[in-house]
Amino acid sequence: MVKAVVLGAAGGIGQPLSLLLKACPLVDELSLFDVVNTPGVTADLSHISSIAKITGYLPADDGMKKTLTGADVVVIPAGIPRKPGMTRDDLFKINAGIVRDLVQGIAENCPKAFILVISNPVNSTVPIAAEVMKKAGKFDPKRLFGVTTLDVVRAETFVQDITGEKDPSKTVIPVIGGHSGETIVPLFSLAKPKVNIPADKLAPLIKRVQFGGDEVVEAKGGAGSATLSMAYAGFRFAEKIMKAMKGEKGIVEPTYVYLPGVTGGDAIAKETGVDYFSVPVELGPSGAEKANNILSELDDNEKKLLEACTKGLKDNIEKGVDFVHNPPPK
Ligand SMILES: NC(=O)C1=CN([C@@H]2O[C@H](COP(=O)(O)OP(=O)(O)OC[C@H]3O[C@@H](n4cnc5c(N)ncnc54)[C@H](O)[C@@H]3O)[C@@H](O)[C@H]2O)C=CC1
Ligand SMILES: O=C([O-])CC(=O)C(=O)O
Repeated sequence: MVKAVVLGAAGGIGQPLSLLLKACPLVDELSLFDVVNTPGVTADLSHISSIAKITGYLPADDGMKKTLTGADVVVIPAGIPRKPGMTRDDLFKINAGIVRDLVQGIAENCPKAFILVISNPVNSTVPIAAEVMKKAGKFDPKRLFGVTTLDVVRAETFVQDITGEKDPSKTVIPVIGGHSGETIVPLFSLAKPKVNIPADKLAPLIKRVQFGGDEVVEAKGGAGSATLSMAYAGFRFAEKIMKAMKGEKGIVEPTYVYLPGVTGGDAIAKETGVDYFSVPVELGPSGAEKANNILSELDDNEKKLLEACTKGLKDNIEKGVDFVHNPPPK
């Protein structure tokens, strides 16, 4: 039995993500939570003739507790999205508190659930989630994931313009680091199967993956950021987590984890100087079973990108950790 939960289920990501989870045969029970419109989204999805039994709640009448009790997988796309001209870090002021309070609910009601954080800035909201779980004495680093799958999906998609490969999802490209601008490091030199990228096309390709989010924010002109591609990516990651939970072997996916708490992560933390970092992670029934250290395989250009990445990440991580221990006055 798998109970999946979406926190922020009535939003731009939350709705299509909930749709994909409702239609997924791996989900036995789906529970939705949002501060607005959950009853409508739940009623709508409840007419779909799939296995998952669906419930949905608003905060009133212990809604969060009802949503989270018994949850195995909790996906969090709650929080405000960017408008043109904003950075993801500009979202911190509002989203930090939202993520903190939702994760507190997880600590109280389903501390063993896998937590998948989508809310931005991911570089900081994942450390916030970890600190909240630590404070509650419930932190299991193997069960906390920052969802960076959209960067992988973008890398697969954008490289297709060069390779002409018919099915872009057939090219596996590791993307490491964090989830904003220069902290995103796509590793085209490690693509499988190998890809041949002409020298003049590589820098613009890397930049497009790093700033792919801006492309959508600008195209939406103030109406939000990526929602449909993010729902696809979030579902893809959640599905891998559920398959791994059920014992499927050989599932590896880049995700932003607390390195010192994952086997193999210590060496990566030492090498990068940061405790939170996205690397290809082997997933299993207990979650993040091994962080794969691929740093020695980077080419010289990728090593330079990595330096810029870790510089930015350090500040983002510290800001998240500090928020939980020294919260700003209300
Ligand atoms: N990790 C990634 O790759 C990506 C992350 N994002 C981030 O995902 C977040 C959500 O984006 P959208 O769905 O487009 O925003 P949205 O504004 O359309 O939806 C957010 C939903 O969260 C709900 N919400 C707010 N506070 C809440 C609370 N305390 N409890 C429960 N629900 C709450 C809102 O009512 C709303 O329905 C943003 O922070 C965005 O930056 C977006 C795209 C990619
Ligand atoms: O760009 C944004 O703000 C949303 C996001 O994280 C992405 O699309 O990668």
